[in-house]
Amino acid sequence: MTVTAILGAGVMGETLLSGLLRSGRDAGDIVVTGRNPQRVAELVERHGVRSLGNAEAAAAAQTVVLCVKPQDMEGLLDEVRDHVGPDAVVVSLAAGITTAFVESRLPEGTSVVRVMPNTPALVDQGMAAIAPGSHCTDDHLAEAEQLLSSCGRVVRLAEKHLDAVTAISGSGPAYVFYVVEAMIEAGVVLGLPRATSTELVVQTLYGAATMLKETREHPTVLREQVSSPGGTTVAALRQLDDHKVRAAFVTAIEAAAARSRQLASGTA
Ligand SMILES: NC(=O)C1=CN([C@@H]2O[C@H](COP(=O)(O)OP(=O)(O)OC[C@H]3O[C@@H](n4cnc5c(N)ncnc54)[C@H](OP(=O)(O)O)[C@@H]3O)[C@@H](O)[C@H]2O)C=CC1
Ligand SMILES: O=C(O)[C@@H]1CCC=N1
Repeated sequence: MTVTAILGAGVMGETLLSGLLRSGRDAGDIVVTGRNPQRVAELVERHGVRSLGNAEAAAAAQTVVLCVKPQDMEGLLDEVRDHVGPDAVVVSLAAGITTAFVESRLPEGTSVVRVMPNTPALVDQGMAAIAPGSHCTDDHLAEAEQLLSSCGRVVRLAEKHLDAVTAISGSGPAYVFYVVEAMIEAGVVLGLPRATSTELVVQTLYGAATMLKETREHPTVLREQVSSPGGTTVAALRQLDDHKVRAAFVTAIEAAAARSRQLASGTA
């Protein structure tokens, strides 16, 4: 039996936990920790997993998953430093926090993997990137890959790319939800009942995402197929271009990557 400890089981921790259970992991092999006893009790009740303190959980686990906010990482690493086993792999999900940051606060030689997941993992459609730290073996990286593949796709990348990944796929679902909100609102402005507008937008998004994935066509080709000369789509797209929406996306995503780099100190 190998034990996985999820330290700081909030949104992302519970997402990973539920993915592990759906993929067939035994609830008895998963330990969660948290700061709020009511939250921990909820997780135990909902998923049948065990709860322990951070130090005990770290000591009991072969895979220790750090799921706290970047600003809480220093404190958590202080708590577990003397308890992580020499053969354990430590997996950090925190935006911006480097493997060097984690390694420097754990015993010399500890195997660390940095991961950037996203919330669609909750429906087994996650996209995660993983990067090895300086003491991480192939076996440990494969372990992290298996952990994340329980709830979606995983790519292996060099750590230098992880701030960009954070800005694209880590934060990405929020940009999509933002666009969805705007489209639903537009439907309401045009007089559609809110429920109808929501159904139209959600299915359109699902259909468009499925086309991208299944046809593997370039998005420009798919967009041109919708855009009749002199028609409705080009009238709308011209407005988006006039309002510099494409440029705004690039600037916004650059800001997310910059913020990820800033979070690297763990205190920003
Ligand atoms: N949400 C997302 O879409 C994504 C998040 N991430 C990363 O995942 C990490 C977690 O994010 P998210 O799940 O959204 O955040 P949450 O705030 O939902 O979860 C973090 C949890 O950790 C708890 N916590 C804080 N300090 C400790 C501690 N010392 N011991 C035990 N528990 C502690 C918090 O408790 P309390 O409630 O008391 O603060 C909270 O319940 C972040 O580092 C984030 O960058 C990565 C990819 C996507
Ligand atoms: O907003 C954040 O900082 C985290 C990291 C990626 C998604 N959510």
